[in-house]
Amino acid sequence: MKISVIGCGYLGAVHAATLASMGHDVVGIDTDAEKVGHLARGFAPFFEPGLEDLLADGRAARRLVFSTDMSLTADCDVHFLCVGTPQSKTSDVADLTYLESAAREVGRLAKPGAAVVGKSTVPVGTVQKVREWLGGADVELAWNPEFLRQGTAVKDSLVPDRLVYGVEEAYEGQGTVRILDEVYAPLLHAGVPRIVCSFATAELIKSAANAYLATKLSYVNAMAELCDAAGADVTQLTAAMGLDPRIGQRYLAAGLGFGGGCLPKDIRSFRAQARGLAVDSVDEWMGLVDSINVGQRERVADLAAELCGGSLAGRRVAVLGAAFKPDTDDIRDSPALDVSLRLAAAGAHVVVTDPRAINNAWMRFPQLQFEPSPAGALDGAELVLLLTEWAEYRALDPVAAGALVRRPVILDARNALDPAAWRAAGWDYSGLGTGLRTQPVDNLQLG
Ligand SMILES: NC(=O)c1ccc[n+]([C@@H]2O[C@H](COP(=O)([O-])OP(=O)(O)OC[C@H]3O[C@@H](n4cnc5c(N)ncnc54)[C@H](O)[C@@H]3O)[C@@H](O)[C@H]2O)c1
Ligand SMILES: O=c1ccn([C@@H]2O[C@H](COP(=O)(O)OP(=O)(O)O[C@H]3O[C@H](CO)[C@@H](O)[C@H](O)[C@H]3O)[C@@H](O)[C@H]2O)c(=O)[nH]1
Repeated sequence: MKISVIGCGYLGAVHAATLASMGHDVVGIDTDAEKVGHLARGFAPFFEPGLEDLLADGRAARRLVFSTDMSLTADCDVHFLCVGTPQSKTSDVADLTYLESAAREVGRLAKPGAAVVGKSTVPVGTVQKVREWLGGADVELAWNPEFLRQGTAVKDSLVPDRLVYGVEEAYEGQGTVRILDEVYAPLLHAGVPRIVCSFATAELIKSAANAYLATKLSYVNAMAELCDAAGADVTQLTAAMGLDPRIGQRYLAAGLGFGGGCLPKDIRSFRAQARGLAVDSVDEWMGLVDSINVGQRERVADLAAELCGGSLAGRRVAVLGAAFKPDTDDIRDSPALDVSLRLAAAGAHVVVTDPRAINNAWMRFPQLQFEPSPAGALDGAELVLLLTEWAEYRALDPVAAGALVRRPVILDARNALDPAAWRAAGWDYSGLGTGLRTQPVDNLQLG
């Protein structure tokens, strides 16, 4: 099939390359000429493991091109809408202006009978607006939300947990269901489950899944606070909880909390949707999830001050990690940078290192110093914060690190290090929710 992918960011570039690997002829379109320039030469414009190999394969097979020229999409059988839907600058709602402009362009150019398939994350009811924006074009419409995670996006796209088709009317073997089955034939053949549902259900599946993931994280982070207050250890608590298969071990890592271009803005959009639909419980629930999450950032900044004797003014603080999670260069709503900025605002001299994200961060945050190597960041530090748990930070040698710093004090806000090994090397080590900075439980006033 000939397929267009409109919007080639973290989602669309991976989707385009994956479709080409399935044997389709793909044209990726983006309004960002620099991004397109990279992709057209076979380079990923951002760090995503495995993406460059997939881009190279697509180019070599002559099945993958990138351009800013929408007219190249005119003869496509399917158009995937993958543009951003960020949080509005003035409220919780999702900003749909990129989607509107992409849909209007596709509506103007698409050939009769083509399918337009949305992948962007949208509030419930958006598909009806997209239908209007398509301006009466003779096209089929479907919504096919995406669940990939950055850092494992290629694997998640090649072996997804499920495919969701939101369609007008679910006729097996007809209309958009048939078209999507043809697009995803190799995945369906491999046994990937597919759910065919209404537009509203498809829109809500995506929002509800992210809201559940965010809920799980804020829940464990609330438990971490409780553990600190009670002198218990959240890492043992979650390990034991997770052995119950109804709970499971994944997505239970307590720490600094969630960030990125998806969960924070999606739970806020979900709140706004719930308010619009007068479902107060979801609004309040998501509000609590958000405030616990933001509270973790405050908590880490407060602990950092405590570890510096109450004041951060003039202290040299080394921050390990700038990306919102390991294995990506994405700094959108990065908890690590949020904490770094709080410390800088409190007068600390903050030196941040990250294996991949420094280029994205240094121009935007002149109040922070960036160092390419962990050794450069650790040099002379009076406090070390581990804020993004890259594998190379997990593997740091505490003895060698201790020789670089001025004071061997570390706050491991991702509970990623081995506390015993760091303490044995002479460090004052603290985790989050590991109960080590509190009075013993016997001294607590209970009841
Ligand atoms: N990043 C993820 O892991 C992920 C996963 C699942 C779903 N999503 C959803 O996918 C959507 C895209 O997210 P992203 O992270 O890729 O965002 P992104 O900002 O990385 O990419 C969006 C791209 O769209 C381009 N664009 C904007 N308007 C355009 C237009 N009219 N025509 C062509 N290109 C246009 C931008 O230049 C940008 O490159 C969002 O709705 C997001 O919530 C993202
Ligand atoms: O146990 C955990 C797992 C994750 N995180 C944090 O949670 C955030 C989000 O992580 P993750 O979900 O792995 O990354 P994303 O790439 O943002 O993916 C989420 O958002 C995407 C966009 O909607 C969805 O497609 C994915 O299914 C959903 O997992 C990051 O800041 C992580 O550090 C934790 O704190 N503890």
